[in-house]
Amino acid sequence: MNGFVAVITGGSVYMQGEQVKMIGSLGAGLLALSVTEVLLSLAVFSLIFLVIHRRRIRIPPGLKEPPGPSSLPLIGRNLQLGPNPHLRLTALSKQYGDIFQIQIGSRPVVVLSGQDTLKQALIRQGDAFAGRPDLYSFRFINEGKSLTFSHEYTEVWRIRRKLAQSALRTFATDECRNSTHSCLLEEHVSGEAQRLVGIFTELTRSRGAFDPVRYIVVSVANVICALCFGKRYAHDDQEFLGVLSVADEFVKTAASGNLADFVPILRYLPGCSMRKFININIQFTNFIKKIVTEHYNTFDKDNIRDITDSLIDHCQDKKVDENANIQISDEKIVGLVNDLFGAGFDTITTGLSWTIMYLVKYPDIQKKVQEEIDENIGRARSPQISDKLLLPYTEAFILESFRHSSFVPFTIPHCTTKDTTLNGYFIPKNTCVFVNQWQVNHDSSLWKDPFTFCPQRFLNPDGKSINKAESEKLLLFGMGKRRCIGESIGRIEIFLFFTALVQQLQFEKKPGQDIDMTPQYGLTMKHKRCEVQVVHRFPATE
Ligand code: HEM
Repeated sequence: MNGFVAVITGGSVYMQGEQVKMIGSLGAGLLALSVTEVLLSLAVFSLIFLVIHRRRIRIPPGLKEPPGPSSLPLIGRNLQLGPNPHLRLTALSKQYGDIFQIQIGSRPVVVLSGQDTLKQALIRQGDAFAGRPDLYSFRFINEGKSLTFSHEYTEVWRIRRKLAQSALRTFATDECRNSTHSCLLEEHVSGEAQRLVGIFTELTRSRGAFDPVRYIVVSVANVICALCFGKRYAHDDQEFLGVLSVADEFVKTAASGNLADFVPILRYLPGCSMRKFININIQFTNFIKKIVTEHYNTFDKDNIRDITDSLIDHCQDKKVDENANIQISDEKIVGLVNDLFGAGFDTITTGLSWTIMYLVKYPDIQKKVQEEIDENIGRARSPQISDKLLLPYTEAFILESFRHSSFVPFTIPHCTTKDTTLNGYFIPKNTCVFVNQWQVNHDSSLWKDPFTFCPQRFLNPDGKSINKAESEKLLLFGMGKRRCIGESIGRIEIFLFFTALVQQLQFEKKPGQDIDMTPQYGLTMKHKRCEVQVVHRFPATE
């Protein structure tokens, strides 16, 4: 019988065919061993590991450790999670309940599901569950100073979050006096959407069919660029396209359950994408730094142009929470634009492209959306935020696209900030927590036929308004202290882009091509790229 390779480094194991090598914490250098010896070593190791593991966590009397599947010692369970952790962890929640524990590498991870349990953890016990784990990949995002990903959960984090929220409000959704639009967000999205209609029409004319995501991403990124930096880029700007193209790689590595975050040796193996991840973060940060430097050089206190200017202004005025006497570096304040720009384009691009895929997949539903827009907005003017109430079916369609795709399957991983108890289970401080949004959106106790695409489910029986209770069950932006700060921008932007596109264009699949709606797992889940074509609903000759 052939042997196999087991490499153990600093508490991590890696196995492959043929020989046996043991390195690192065993301190033995490289040894060639027989299969029996390896199995014996593993058994001893497992025993030591389990003893240490049990000792480390002292469960207070009357409480229990969360249940969960037994795991391979040191490797944990991740190797068995497969390519779709959201499906695997949802299946495990059926077996073990809303709170269960898996071992990934040397780290226990608590997985939370179920609407009530999530409300209990993230809202009622919000403080205890509001941390972020110190994951290896997160250290490279925004040079470790990210509001979103860094481990820091302190007063500084709270002030930075408030600052980011206030800057977003001022430059996106606050009422706009010197514009024909209700706010700057509406103005920017309307402009970008009209350009997109022109591009899609021209691409269909010249090429027959095209990949919509390639163009949606530039239009959406231009909106957040306008808010953050007061500028936009052409659809063929190579530097901008280069920066935007990193999103796919980013969301794969930053997703819940990336094995390289939990098993250190995997970061150094050939084929591991961690080096690429580090490089794309450097590229992204350098792009932002260049724009921020331009802003410092041209800054005029009496003419605050955008979010970056307003953050520079905050630094210069030292307005930040003077009462609390908390010092925050200028870098950490102005660096917030990195978080906003990063979060502001991939999520919305992904959400909007899913809505286009569902339109193409369900032509009858597309027709109903068009009829509603024709009746209530007509052709003469662009859709506005205030039209939302007039378009309940359209709104229901967008909500159902959010629910059915659940394109943010897990929130960004959380971490407990103190020892806590949830539904009788003891969860120690610093435990990594995965929040399964996909499970809530497909829970058959909450939704009838959860796997059927049915916009109607979000409407009241008369079909004329959104059923508030149903729409509040949908979980895509997290909840509690870490809830997305761009939620209202995200919802408005997708609504405005979507209605402007559907008002003028009919989307169809490329003849002979089937659409593959299987989501590809990541922090945001994408559909497979495919080509579509459009028909202009009222061409210039009409
Ligand atoms: C459809 C669009 C969007 C979706 C589905 C979405 C979803 C999410 C989710 C699930 C989280 C994590 C919540 C948690 O960890 O519990 C999050 C966090 C965050 N989002 Fe969004 N987001 C969207 C758009 C935006 C936009 C447009 C911005 C800003 C311009 C933004 C900024 C942020 C920030 C800064 C955080 C981190 C909050 C924190 O850690 O305290 N998001 N978002």
